[in-house]
Amino acid sequence: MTQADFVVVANRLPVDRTPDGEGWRRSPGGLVTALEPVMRSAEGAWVGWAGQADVTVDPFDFDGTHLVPVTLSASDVQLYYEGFSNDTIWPLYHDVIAEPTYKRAWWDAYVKVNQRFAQAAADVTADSGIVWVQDYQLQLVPKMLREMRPDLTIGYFHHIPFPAYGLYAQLPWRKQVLEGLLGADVIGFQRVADAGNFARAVRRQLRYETKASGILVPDAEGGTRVALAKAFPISIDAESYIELAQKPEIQQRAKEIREGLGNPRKILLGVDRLDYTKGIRHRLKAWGELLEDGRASVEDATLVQVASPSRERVEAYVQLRDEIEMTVGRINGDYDTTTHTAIRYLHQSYPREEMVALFLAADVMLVTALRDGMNLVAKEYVASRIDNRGVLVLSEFAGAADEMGSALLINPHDIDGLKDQIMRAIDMPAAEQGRRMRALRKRVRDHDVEDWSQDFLEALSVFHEKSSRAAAEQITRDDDGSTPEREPIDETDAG
Ligand SMILES: O=P(O)(O)OC[C@H]1O[C@H](O[C@H]2O[C@H](CO)[C@@H](O)[C@H](O)[C@H]2O)[C@H](O)[C@@H](O)[C@@H]1O
Ligand SMILES: O=c1ccn([C@@H]2O[C@H](COP(=O)(O)OP(=O)(O)O)[C@@H](O)[C@H]2O)c(=O)[nH]1
Repeated sequence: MTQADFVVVANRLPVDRTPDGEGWRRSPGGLVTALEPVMRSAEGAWVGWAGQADVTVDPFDFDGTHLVPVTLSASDVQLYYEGFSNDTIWPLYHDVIAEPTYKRAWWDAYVKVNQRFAQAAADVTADSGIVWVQDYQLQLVPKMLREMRPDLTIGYFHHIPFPAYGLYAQLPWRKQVLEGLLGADVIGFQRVADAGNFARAVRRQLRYETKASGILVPDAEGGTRVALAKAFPISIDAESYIELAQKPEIQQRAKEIREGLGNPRKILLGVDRLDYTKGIRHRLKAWGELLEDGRASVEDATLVQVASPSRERVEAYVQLRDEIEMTVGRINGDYDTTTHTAIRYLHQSYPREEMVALFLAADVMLVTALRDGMNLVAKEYVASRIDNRGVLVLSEFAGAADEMGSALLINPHDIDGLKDQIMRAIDMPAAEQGRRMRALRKRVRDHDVEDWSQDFLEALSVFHEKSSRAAAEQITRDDDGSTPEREPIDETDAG
């Protein structure tokens, strides 16, 4: 079997099996967007699921990365992926926007599947190698892997929020999950607040001592080791978006998009997986009311909403789709004319080239998430705006808000405030657009996905070379942090 010195373990491979079983297509979501460029230059292996039940494929090479598929049965998909990952952890960690379901059979499946991923990673990693585990579907893997392979250096990155203690405490398996994560040497979060929430949960539940970003964890020999828990905000491959935005054919496509919409004065854009965390309902409500109030008209502005299909068998997602499609139908019925539309709704998934054309066509980008780990779309929009024009309306509840204070920050729950900021974005003078957009673009270019992975892997490599205590001390001492542009927003802590 081929072994690698550097191994990524994620729920998904970067590509999914196509439904006809013949080929492969890019997997959905920001995790894959972020890790793809990292892996292309790392010559490592990637352990993950091929996106369909009961598909068993031998390891293969794809785009310079060795892919190691993990098989999930239909029951695993239902209990581990749709159940525990996306109907327990996902809503709980996104501040209970939807009600989490706690089922013991789902937990049992989660443990079993995490064990399978840990075994696959243990098998494919060379002696003293580095393993980087990704995200909430695999929170138990770090501890399992450490027990199987104490020679490895283990990192974990958490792409979604880590909730305040008062919410986290609901989880019946709260201790096991914390212990699972603490199997890693470095545990990365999107925001400073997430790392703080995690450290608090560890203190409250496990009674472990924490000091700055270090956590003292009992080890197998009866001593203690230090694990590091801190923020490493993820980013994008900014240059690749700039390159696409410079291409004449993509600029031409942006013009066609505008013409296809009847050349409205302004185009507003939303791009999200169809997920209740993304605040699509709030956005539609605000836009519908602006049309109703007469503050906006369809000749003046059109909203293009890409809502890409996601987790389509989870009930909360089925309901959300029904609600959104009914609302879009109502608004369009009330306000469309034969030449202009209020909302161009697209329940589809587009390749990156089309995304950039949409970004270039959009005068206003609406990111109204109720809670979001980061939201890469916000960063992709500003990177693509090579003309330094356009306005980003950004929710305070998206991780991106910590770094993007020059956007128009909004609270999506405050519909009147959101309406005012949408109008402000529509009417913003070019000079102000330029000033804000330049600051946003500078931040994204100065901290791209390579900086993110380098920062994380450098922290991890210190653990590779030194004792955990010496490593934690050095990292805390050297910490220049990816300093956010402004203070993170306060987190409510009911605990
Ligand atoms: O794999 P799926 O169930 O189809 O979901 C897609 C991905 O969604 C989530 O993305 C998160 O990661 C992004 C990059 O760090 C971040 O910007 C975003 O805020 C997060 O929601 C999920 O965390 C991934 O595991 C999924 O693959
Ligand atoms: O039709 C689509 C919709 C989205 N995306 C990409 O999917 C990712 C979404 O990442 P984000 O962090 O915004 O949210 P997530 O879906 O991971 O929660 C971004 O890279 C988008 O450009 C895409 O390629 N095609």
